[in-house]
Amino acid sequence: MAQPTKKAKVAGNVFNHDEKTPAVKQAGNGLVEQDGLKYFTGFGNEFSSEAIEGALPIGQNTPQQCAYGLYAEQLSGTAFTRPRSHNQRSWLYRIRPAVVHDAFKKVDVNNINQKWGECEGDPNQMRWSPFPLPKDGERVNFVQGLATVAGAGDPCMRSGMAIHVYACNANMDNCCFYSSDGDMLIVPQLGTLHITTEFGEMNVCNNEICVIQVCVCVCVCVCVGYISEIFGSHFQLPDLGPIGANGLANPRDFLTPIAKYEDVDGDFTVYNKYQGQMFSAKQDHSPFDVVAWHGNYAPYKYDLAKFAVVNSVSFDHMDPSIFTVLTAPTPTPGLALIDFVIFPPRWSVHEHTFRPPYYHRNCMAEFMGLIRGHYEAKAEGFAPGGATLHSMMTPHGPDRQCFESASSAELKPEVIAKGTQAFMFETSLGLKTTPWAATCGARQEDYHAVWRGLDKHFKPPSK
Ligand SMILES: O=C(O)Cc1cc(O)ccc1O
Ligand SMILES: [Fe+2]
Repeated sequence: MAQPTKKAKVAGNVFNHDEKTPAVKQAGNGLVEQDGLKYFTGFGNEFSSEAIEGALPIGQNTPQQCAYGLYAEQLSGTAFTRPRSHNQRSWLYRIRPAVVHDAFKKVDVNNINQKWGECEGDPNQMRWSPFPLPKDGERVNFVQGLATVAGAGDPCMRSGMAIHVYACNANMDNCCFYSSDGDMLIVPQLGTLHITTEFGEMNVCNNEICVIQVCVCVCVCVCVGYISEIFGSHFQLPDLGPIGANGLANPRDFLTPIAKYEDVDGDFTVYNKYQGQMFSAKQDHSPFDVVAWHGNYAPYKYDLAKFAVVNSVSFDHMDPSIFTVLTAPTPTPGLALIDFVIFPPRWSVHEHTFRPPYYHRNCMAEFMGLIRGHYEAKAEGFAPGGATLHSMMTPHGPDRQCFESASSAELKPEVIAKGTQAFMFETSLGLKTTPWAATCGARQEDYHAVWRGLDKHFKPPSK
């Protein structure tokens, strides 16, 4: 049997920090083009896409016979009965239905798991140097390079979340991955993700992010980054309230791939993360055989440089919720399962204000990562590819050096965080870290020392 072609290109400059996001251009028919690929624009739209004219049925979803001998298959992202405003599903017209595969068997792949459940809680401030890269001579693909850092809850209960990191130096040749457990928000840190999905192809580079929903097969090449996986919820744009109709992440800047298929017979392995464990099944053809699709349940990506920042232009440090790109709700209004928040380059103009983040204790858990540059509240020690975790009610804030310089800095308008991008996964759940997070070699045991020397400056009036 012919082998499927290698789908993913290897990025030329995989570990290059200076990578710029390629320009997006109008491509006609409501599409845009970037880096040789075409995309739909918009968030949560009903899209329709066909790689062969006439492949998409008109006026119905399940014709007795689909055009060109295709099979119709629905992918449901929400219960059939969810209200229209929340209902998510897509119809896929494919060469074979997804069910044509051998039995799933459990596989042991490194460090992606749910082992936070075996660990005790730890209220300490935690920081990690950049997570380890594959060792010299080791060939690691995306599935093998996934490691879970922290999590809470349980995919079986459709409630909770996990934080993973990935580091891989090999393409997923003739194999693909999907999660049955949760939507994955992927934040590349090094290298461009060349992602093949059942819906089409996406390139996602440093300073862009993407969301791959439950059950969408992906095949990814060499790269390093962070992932937040959410069980039982989907990401949505935050409400803007008094900000008005525009600002923050604007819907039109979200890009969704267009249909692209391969008709390839050959050995293929499908990895499926199911109830926290990895399974794999063999099949004799490429799963990227969707010729046409329509619906509102499809992967998308977003360039963080397009985030329209809103902030105080008078005084006081605002809460970081003003920088929310995407949020995944809980049933309690305003309470997020996770907010994806960024700390983008921006003007800082506040008068008579201590400008860096304030000292605080938060009823939410804050996991932070650094895509590039440095983070404004930490003078050193928090490097791109590293992370911090400040758990629920764990006190934290600027380190001593940052406090001292910001307390006496001249307050002129200035651009801050230029060339940097830090982000936060902020969750209402109590996160626990995994054994891997403690043993991967990146944990900084002395992190707490950054607040040492925050001396007493108290000078009460003399009586
Ligand atoms: O802890 C952090 O560094 C994140 C953060 C930033 C900020 O500007 C305000 C609150 C907050 O938790
Ligand atoms: Fe914080």
